[in-house]
Amino acid sequence: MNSELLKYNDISLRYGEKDVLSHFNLDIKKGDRILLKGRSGAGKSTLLKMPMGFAHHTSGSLYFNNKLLDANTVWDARKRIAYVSQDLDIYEGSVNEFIEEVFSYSFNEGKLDRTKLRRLLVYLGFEKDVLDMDFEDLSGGEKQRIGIIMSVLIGKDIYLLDEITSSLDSALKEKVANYFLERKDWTLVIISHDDVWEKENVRVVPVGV
Ligand SMILES: Nc1ncnc2c1ncn2[C@@H]1O[C@H](COP(=O)(O)OP(=O)(O)OP(=O)(O)O)[C@@H](O)[C@H]1O
Repeated sequence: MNSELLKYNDISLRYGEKDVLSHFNLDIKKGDRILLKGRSGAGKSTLLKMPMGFAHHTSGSLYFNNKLLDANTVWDARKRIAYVSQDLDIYEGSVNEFIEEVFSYSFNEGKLDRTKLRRLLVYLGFEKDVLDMDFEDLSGGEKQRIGIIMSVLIGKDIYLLDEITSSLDSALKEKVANYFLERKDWTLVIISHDDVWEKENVRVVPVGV
């Protein structure tokens, strides 16, 4: 059985007088890698926010693990979905303190593998003293990479990746995309204008056409 992990069923969204999404359908199964493509403002980011309950559709229905997503089920979905966006929360303190805090939450308990953390920091081009730096002092691309590393360490059923390579140089874009795409059993929904994600086995799904 390969049932849907995430299902957008006839989703429409209207803000005021504006139709942002109209009858959007998408079935995502375990191991799928999907690249959402569409013009700016087509509603791609909004689609990724919906399973987390950060955005709401006007009509249609959304299912996670065959359960209708609503105010009651969204909490369970949040525990099982990695939503990685280009904007990381502001944090006052060192990178290490930030990481410690995120992994102290009960649902992330026991997931901080320091060996893997060090390996990922090196793979994504960090000097090891980045852990002692103030998170606020990191560049946009450095914050992006820390967010990516934390999402990988936490590990979830599905990754919703919203422009996670936008601030990286071309070598790092390639490394990040390869890292995710090489993990064949991971389920990925990607928004990106970077062509590093346009690889074999990545299904392009148009939004807003
Ligand atoms: N809370 C809101 N209130 C009103 N309009 C909104 C709200 N959130 C998003 N929108 C509008 O909905 C549309 C879709 O936004 P969204 O960020 O999903 O687009 P996108 O396809 O991801 O665009 P881009 O490629 O530029 O990031 C935009 O026109 C945006 O201005």
